[in-house]
Amino acid sequence: MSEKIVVENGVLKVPNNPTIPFIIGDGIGPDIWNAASRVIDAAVNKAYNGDKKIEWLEVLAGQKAFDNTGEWLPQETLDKINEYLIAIKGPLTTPIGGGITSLNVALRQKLDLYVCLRPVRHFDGVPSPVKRPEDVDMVIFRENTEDIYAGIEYEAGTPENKKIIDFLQNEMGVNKIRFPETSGIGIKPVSKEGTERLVRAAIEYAIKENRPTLTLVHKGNIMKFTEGGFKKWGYAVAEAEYGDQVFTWNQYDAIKAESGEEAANKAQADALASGKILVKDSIADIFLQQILTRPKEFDVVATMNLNGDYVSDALAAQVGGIGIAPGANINYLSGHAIFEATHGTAPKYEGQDKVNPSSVLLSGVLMLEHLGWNEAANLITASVESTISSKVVTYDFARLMDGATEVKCSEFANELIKNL
Ligand SMILES: NC(=O)C1=CN([C@@H]2O[C@H](COP(=O)(O)OP(=O)(O)OC[C@H]3O[C@@H](n4cnc5c(N)ncnc54)[C@H](OP(=O)(O)O)[C@@H]3O)[C@@H](O)[C@H]2O)C=CC1
Ligand SMILES: O=C(O)CCC(=O)C(=O)O
Ligand SMILES: [Mg+2]
Repeated sequence: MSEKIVVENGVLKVPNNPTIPFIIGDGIGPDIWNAASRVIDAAVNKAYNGDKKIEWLEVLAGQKAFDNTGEWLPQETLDKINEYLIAIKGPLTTPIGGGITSLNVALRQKLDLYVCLRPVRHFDGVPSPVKRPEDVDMVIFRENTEDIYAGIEYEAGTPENKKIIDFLQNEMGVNKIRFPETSGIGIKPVSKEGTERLVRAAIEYAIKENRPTLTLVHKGNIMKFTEGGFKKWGYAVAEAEYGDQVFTWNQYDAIKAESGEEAANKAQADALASGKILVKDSIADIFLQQILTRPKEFDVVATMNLNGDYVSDALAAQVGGIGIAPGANINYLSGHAIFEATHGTAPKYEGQDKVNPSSVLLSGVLMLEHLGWNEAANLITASVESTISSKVVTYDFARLMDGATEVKCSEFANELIKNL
């Protein structure tokens, strides 16, 4: 009989037959979910000789929800995920320039899933546009509930927009809006609390996984009180709460100002030799260059919502593309988590049984690891590695590989199951 996953004193208690809600997703969602869930089920069955089994519970969101209930994100879906704690989803479509706001973002906000965790590593044999994709081994901690993604926007020409612009011009003395009559306005909240909880999660991950550095990525030179605030609060929480486990560039600068460069270099070298994590920062534009030119220098990365979105897809490209880019949205305090691929609904491939199911499948691997079902997770990871090495791949890899056999999405899943 299926049971609920619960959280007790901050620890997940996972029964052998947990109920896990899933959202099938729009566009390519059904193809990738049907493929990935078969592989997950087969791996769990094999790893535990049938003693464990996930009871999947479909919950609706997106087009399927609208067609069935008249709502894009029914309250029942939120209630079920709230109740069962852990869920997994396919991608959901967001119209551009109007229409409904993102359901993907709404799920993260409504359940306060404040960390978007996106690990990026290279699998042997996966084609890549860079010379040494194996040098990329980063874990992105993307703030998931605020920034420009909070969705506070006012369309040009509307009374609300005019009210904001009038307020800025008449009450705040703003005279820098170049074309006030035709400007759309977006508001970017970035808070101390939001930054601190994200950076805490990133540092705790770095400690647990023995990762040597954490980089705070921001554009604080331009957006001084939002992105600059993120940098300032990030360093402050690292020093205040993890002072005996980290050394920061902020501390380096302070020692340098007080005692000179040599003393600062020595303090940093001593700290790293004693196993402390180096917490540093990078401005977002140069970061996007350096992840290409010097990927070895980056490890755990913490950043705000929009930067994290850009960085996720850019880094995915370096290790084979968005077809193999998993992710998770997590609230480490409540225990809620929704696992999902980094990519979207790829509408041109809808219903073609063509695309790579690896992103949602590897999101499933993250989920299994989160549940402590590492044996099943490891079986899938090993199967993905060996299947790709055998050059039996979906179109995205086949077009970049010599001598590959291109298979459909569902056939790739069959191959993965065979190789478990
Ligand atoms: N979390 C979510 O649910 C997300 C939803 N979206 C939404 O998805 C919709 C489409 O967005 P779009 O910008 O086109 O981005 P997508 O990520 O959906 O697709 C862009 C391109 O990425 C490649 N791709 C995506 N998924 C796969 C896969 N599984 N296997 C292989 N290749 C893949 C394809 O490349 P190629 O053309 O080279 O073959 C595809 O054309 C939008 O409505 C957007 O808002 C976007 C991102 C995340
Ligand atoms: O919600 C969307 O449509 C896009 C979200 C996105 O790109 C992401 O979370 O990476
Ligand atoms: Mg994105």
